[in-house]
Amino acid sequence: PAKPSQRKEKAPPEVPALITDKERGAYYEKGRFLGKGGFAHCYELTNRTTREVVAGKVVPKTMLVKQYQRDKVNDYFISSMTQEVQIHRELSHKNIVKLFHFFEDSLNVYITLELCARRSLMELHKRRKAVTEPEARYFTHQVVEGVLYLHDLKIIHRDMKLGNLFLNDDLVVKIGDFGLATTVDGDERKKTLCGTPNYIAPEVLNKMGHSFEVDIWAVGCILYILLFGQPPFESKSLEETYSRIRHNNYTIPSVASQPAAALIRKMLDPEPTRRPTAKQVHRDIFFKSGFMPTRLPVSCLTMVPKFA
Ligand SMILES: COc1cc(C(=O)NC2CCN(C)CC2)ccc1Nc1cc2c(cn1)c(C)nn2-c1cc(Cl)cc(-c2ccccc2C(N)=O)c1
Repeated sequence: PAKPSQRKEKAPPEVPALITDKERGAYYEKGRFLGKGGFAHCYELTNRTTREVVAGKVVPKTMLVKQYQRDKVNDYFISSMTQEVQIHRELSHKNIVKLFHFFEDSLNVYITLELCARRSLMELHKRRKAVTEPEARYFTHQVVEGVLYLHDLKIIHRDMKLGNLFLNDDLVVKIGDFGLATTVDGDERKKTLCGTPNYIAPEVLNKMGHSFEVDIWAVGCILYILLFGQPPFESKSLEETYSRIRHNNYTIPSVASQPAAALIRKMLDPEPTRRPTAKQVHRDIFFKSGFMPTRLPVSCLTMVPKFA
């Protein structure tokens, strides 16, 4: 392993207190640090004129500048970032995070996005572990509506995970982070995936070519975690997890309702072509087999709700 002195720390970007989008003549006041993911740091930004508050992803240009030896990482990073923005900027749906603008100054590249003040399903999961079935229906149904919208546009997200399912103040779920997303031409099978999805499907591990079905697999993992409080293939090591995925080695706790167990089994089918499409999941009996709230109180972030 590299000695500390050699290790390339991802230094936090230098972010001016007042960020200027020269082209649009917009000015943003930098607010509090929200978190980081990959090369990006995220801050609350306030538009000086409209006072609108957005999530600002900041990527230092040092990550983008082509070093003289044509650093492979940078080439890949530039292309993947532009593809992320090219795909994300066209989208408009209540269950997809809105991408507003993409601009740069001398130091950084900035992406302004819809702020989701209640963070993501990951924080809710960490706090609540398993949630009630009505809550699992509520959240999963919204995720599926977002996935249905993407698949109808021939887009695969490829990195659906709790941390990318953001929550706004009304606990509406918004799919974000299109860093691994891609578009499908006709019925091609994608051969490569640079990056490691969290809930990786067997066909990606076995490099058999993959398509829309990888998002359905991930939704199966998400529903499983919401209902049972842990991932279906959770193990001590990544190798062990990958082995369990390859062998489709998971169990559904007996507490599961029959419709929930049946839907999870269909979405976690090792054979991609046997998995339901997003449309079929959206119509599944699981969403009609019990109470489905139309909204949730923010108290759900911390405690079991009492449904009247
Ligand atoms: C008020 O809204 C938020 C507050 C917080 C918050 O309270 N963070 C605290 C974490 C602990 N530290 C000590 C103090 C700050 C986090 C996210 C918010 N909202 C938000 C973030 C968004 C988006 C929309 N809304 C979009 C779109 N992308 N991101 C985004 C972007 C990047 Cl680069 C990282 C992360 C990120 C932040 C933390 C963990 C995980 C992640 C992750 N999912 O990557 C998230």
